Amino acid sequence: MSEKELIESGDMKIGWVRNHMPVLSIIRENFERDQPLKGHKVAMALHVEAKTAALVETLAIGGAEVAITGCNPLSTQDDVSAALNTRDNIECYAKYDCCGDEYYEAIDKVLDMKPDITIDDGADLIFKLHTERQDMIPEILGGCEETTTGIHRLKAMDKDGALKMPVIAVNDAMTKFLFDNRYGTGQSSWDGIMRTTNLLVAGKTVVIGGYGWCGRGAAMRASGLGADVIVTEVDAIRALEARMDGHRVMAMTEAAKYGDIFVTTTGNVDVLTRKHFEVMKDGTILANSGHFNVEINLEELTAMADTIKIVRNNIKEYNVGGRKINVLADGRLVNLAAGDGHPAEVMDMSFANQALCVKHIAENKLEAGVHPVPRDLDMYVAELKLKSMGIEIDELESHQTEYMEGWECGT
Ligand SMILES: NC(=O)c1ccc[n+]([C@@H]2O[C@H](COP(=O)([O-])OP(=O)(O)OC[C@H]3O[C@@H](n4cnc5c(N)ncnc54)[C@H](O)[C@@H]3O)[C@@H](O)[C@H]2O)c1
Ligand SMILES: N[C@@H](CCSC[C@H]1O[C@@H](n2cnc3c(=O)[nH]cnc32)[C@H](O)[C@@H]1O)C(=O)O
Repeated sequence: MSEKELIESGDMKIGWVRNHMPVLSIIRENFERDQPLKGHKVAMALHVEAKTAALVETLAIGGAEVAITGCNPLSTQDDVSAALNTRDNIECYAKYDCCGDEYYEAIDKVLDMKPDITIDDGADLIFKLHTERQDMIPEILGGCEETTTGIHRLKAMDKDGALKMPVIAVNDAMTKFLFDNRYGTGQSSWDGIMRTTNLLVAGKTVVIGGYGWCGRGAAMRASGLGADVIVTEVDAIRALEARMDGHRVMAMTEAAKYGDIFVTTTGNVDVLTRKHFEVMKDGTILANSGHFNVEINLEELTAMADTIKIVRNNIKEYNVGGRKINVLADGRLVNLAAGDGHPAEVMDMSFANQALCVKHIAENKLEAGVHPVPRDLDMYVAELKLKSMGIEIDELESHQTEYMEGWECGT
């Protein structure tokens, strides 16, 4: 594609999702009017695709100067990146399938703008700031973190006294994880798997690694598509919940023998390793929808394989003693590296939280540490979303509030 065609294609994608992100659109209108980010510089490392572009535009329209790069080498869409680079006050450095060095160079370029606010998905910017670019930290008012594992990383830093700036845990907003991690990952993981393999899910045995918010969504949608679902867990309560939701539950060493399709959603390392690959069926499909490329141990699979070949776009076939094990998207997030990511209506809420939290950081002096999304912002996003869906709900009457708050007439 020529540069002009790339830009046109990116613009078209951004235009489409913008029309399906009503909450972010309202925030965008308010930002345009009030200019809450005037004079601020926002550095971002997020999946560079159309919904993210709608967030970037919102921040720039609100007065910020924005520099962005990717947070995963395989999730960048070059047409969206090209379109973003045509906008005023926006620089985008993300490139699809860049090598490790290029990936980290782009993070440096984003930080070169000397931001006072950061937005991360996986904490790469904040990690770089705390290791190689510590001199910049005093100028930083705060950061936002998009995902579960990023927040684990930041909380671990905080516990060690290593976190030197405030960060808002955007993932932990109710209007984020309840919808993005569950319904978003549930739908987009299967979209990625189905469009990449062109195979049927009905009648297959699907193994979901981890029954957190992402795992619940992926398991629920696999059931809906007609699969027999097995869940693996390390947490007894979540394992029980999976069983009561109607799924089979067993250890991965056992599940490995039965699965046709595996989807890891744990945020942990080594969920699938040599001992699992050894007993898998011929034709097994492996996908990760959790974090980075560490949930499926590809080093061990590579060492076991007699041959490795690309058999379809985004599918690598590892031939292990005559059995074919197919890995999608190099074990990176299947919904983004082999699909278009979450649906726009879901990212509408996630990114409304991001935009409001950036404004909150610009307007308040926060202490170093991990902060929750203020409850009123979370509720505001829910209320706007309901309104955009044409849904009205009841309001408590004063005597009902009194009843709920009292103890005298509780029985
Ligand atoms: N693909 C996406 O677009 C997307 C969206 C949201 C979150 N994420 C990422 O997905 C991961 C999970 O997020 P979440 O919000 O569901 O987290 P979560 O904490 O709610 O769930 C993770 C679950 O995995 C379980 N687990 C941990 N180690 C395990 C192991 N070895 N075997 C089996 N189960 C194990 C935990 O007990 C927990 O129940 C995170 O890395 C997050 O950053 C991805
Ligand atoms: N950067 C790491 C961390 C996991 S990304 C998981 C996050 O991606 C976000 N996400 C999912 N789909 C989209 C999308 O289409 N656009 C932008 N972000 C998305 C989602 O909010 C979730 O918290 C990695 O690439 O492995």
